[in-house]
Amino acid sequence: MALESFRGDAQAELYTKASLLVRTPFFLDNRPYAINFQETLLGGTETTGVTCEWIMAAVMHNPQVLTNLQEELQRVVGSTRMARESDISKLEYLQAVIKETFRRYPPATLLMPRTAHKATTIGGYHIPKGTTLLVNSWAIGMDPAVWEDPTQFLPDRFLGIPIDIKGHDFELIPFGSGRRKCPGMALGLRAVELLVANLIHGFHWSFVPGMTLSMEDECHSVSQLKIPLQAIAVPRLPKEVYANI
Ligand code: HEM
Repeated sequence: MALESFRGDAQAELYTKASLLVRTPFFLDNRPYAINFQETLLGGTETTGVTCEWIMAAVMHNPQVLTNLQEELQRVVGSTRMARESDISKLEYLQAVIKETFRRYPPATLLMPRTAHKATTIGGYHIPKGTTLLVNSWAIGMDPAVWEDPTQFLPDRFLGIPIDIKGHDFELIPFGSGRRKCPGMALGLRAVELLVANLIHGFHWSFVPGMTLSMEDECHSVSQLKIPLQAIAVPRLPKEVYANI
């Protein structure tokens, strides 16, 4: 099976031997594509979990954002049920909060390495053939030339503007861009949207008394909170709503 990978032949061969390879329908050019299952499962679960933790922490540090989210969910979903997939497109403020979290606290701060197959010029810089390039998605999100008050957590900046996070708008590329962008984007994004919508809709949230409040990050395989978020959840909907989940 032909294997396309930027990682180089030796590692590609190792992956071929060590991993279960599948032909996936993700790519329009229909070439065979290798998936490392361990990488896919860990990469998929950790990024998704960490994103939810960043969102919940950012929201809890900004009580007005929490109130705005609960009001939107109350308006769109109501108090007799949990949020469903079909609600997501109507939850404009929730989507703004998710985008702002990806801008300010992207779990994948550096995208996968790229190799220049030919010499080129990007933004005035000459890139010789064979150069390995790392795109810093965190730095783009924090660039004052691109974002006003970049250190502030301001979801409203995304209301009414058509920036998406699917790799078309280079100001915000939490899932990367191009043909090596995250193949789990649709799944990961939907999981984050539904989980956060229901955590916010279903519960009142407060910090555990005595816990150190911090949004400081720490980089492992992904960027995550240095001090894990601990929170107290108190149900805010009628009991029967939870019984029907
Ligand atoms: C919120 C959740 C997620 C985030 C923020 C995220 C982010 C990313 C980023 C930034 C990349 C590098 C893209 C690039 O360099 O252009 C990537 C690659 C990848 N992601 Fe995700 N991801 C998420 C969820 C998932 C899920 C759910 C899966 C699988 C079910 C997954 C599987 C992968 C794989 C296999 C790659 C490597 C693709 C390649 O090498 O071509 N990710 N992801």
